[in-house]
Amino acid sequence: MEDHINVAIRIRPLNQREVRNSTTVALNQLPWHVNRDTIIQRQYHDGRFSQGNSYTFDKVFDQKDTTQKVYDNSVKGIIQSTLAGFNGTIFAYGQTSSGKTHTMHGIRDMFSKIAQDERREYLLRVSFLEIYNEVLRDLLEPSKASLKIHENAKREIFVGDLSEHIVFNAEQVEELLAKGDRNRHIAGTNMNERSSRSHTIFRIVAESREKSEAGSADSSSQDGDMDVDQEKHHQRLSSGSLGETGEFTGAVMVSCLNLVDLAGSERVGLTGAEGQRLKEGGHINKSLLSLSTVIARLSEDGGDRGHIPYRDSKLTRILQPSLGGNARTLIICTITPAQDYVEGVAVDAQVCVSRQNHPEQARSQRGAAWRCPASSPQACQRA
Ligand SMILES: Nc1ncnc2c1ncn2[C@@H]1O[C@H](COP(=O)(O)OP(=O)(O)OP(=O)(O)O)[C@@H](O)[C@H]1O
Repeated sequence: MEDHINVAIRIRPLNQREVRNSTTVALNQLPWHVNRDTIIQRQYHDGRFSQGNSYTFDKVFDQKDTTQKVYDNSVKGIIQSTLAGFNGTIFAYGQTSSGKTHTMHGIRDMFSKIAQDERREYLLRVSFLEIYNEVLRDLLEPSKASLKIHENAKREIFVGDLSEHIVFNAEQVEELLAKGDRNRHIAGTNMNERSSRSHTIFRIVAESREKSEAGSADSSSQDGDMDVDQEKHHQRLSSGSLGETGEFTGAVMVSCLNLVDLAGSERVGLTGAEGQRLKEGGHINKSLLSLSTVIARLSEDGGDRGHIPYRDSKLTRILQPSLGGNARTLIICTITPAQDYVEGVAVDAQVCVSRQNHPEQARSQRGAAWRCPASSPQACQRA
């Protein structure tokens, strides 16, 4: 994977409601069609279709493509580079009901199985955060009061009091994911029976070093006492460059991966939102607008981008190191081919294309991708 931002589009199949909906065109007359990694808008006018705007991306996955294919072709590289010591961020962006959560769940499940490397041993710490109506909640310890964003003297941005959990295997990751999902705010809208009403950031911090003979031999007895295992594992990882038998085992690397599932942008007329749903929708749209503004500003020509309004929303503030720092980023823009969404999809595509077509600026703004040389609690928040 190259060290600039990658953008992939995933088109989901029409759902039953869209097939039934009279404003959705018939299957063979979808308002978009795909040619390799370009999506081309088809405009319907006076009973005829003509070709509209077209947008080219790093990858376009169409209705038939599985999440496994998305993973293999777009996601795996960034995850592997994270495990090799580079920071990474993957986020799902798109209209409500376009398939963000569906895609992100698939990716998370696949990720949880890959931190098994014969040559390196890992200490993985995970946290799961929700931004709901601009309030931060710890999805793994939801009884905690709302959390605050801090910046320390080294300009590292972090969320205070966010719990981190050490995991040894895929099952533990899955348990935490399921727990967090149960605590996430969701609600039914006209567009999606289980619409995510919040943004979530699932963060995995990976500390790793080359396996030593001794390390492999007593590696994480997963059925044993978890506290003792964690302590032993952590001591081994942080014991420096010499293994227990005196052989060189390499430096500890720390990197982190953010999996960001954004709440979808919504149009009140389509979602039928009112009351609390309307208030949530307002917050969702406002923070997505500020994310779009930050993305657009970062994509502007030259070094004179002026002020980048990261502080306009909690989402952009927390993601600041991922967007403006050194992390590698993959944006998966999910879209539905339904006619109702054409307008929103065009806006999303423009945001994503403008982001993608300026890799040089993105790179110079972000600096070269870097490896964290050593463990630090805020290592992954460095801007
Ligand atoms: N690629 C896909 N293949 C099959 N079904 C899909 C696909 N993508 C999404 N779906 C289905 O479409 C519905 C909406 O998807 P999902 O909840 O992931 O949307 P979302 O973008 O996260 O929406 P929101 O922003 O409202 O939370 C779900 O029932 C989901 O299972």
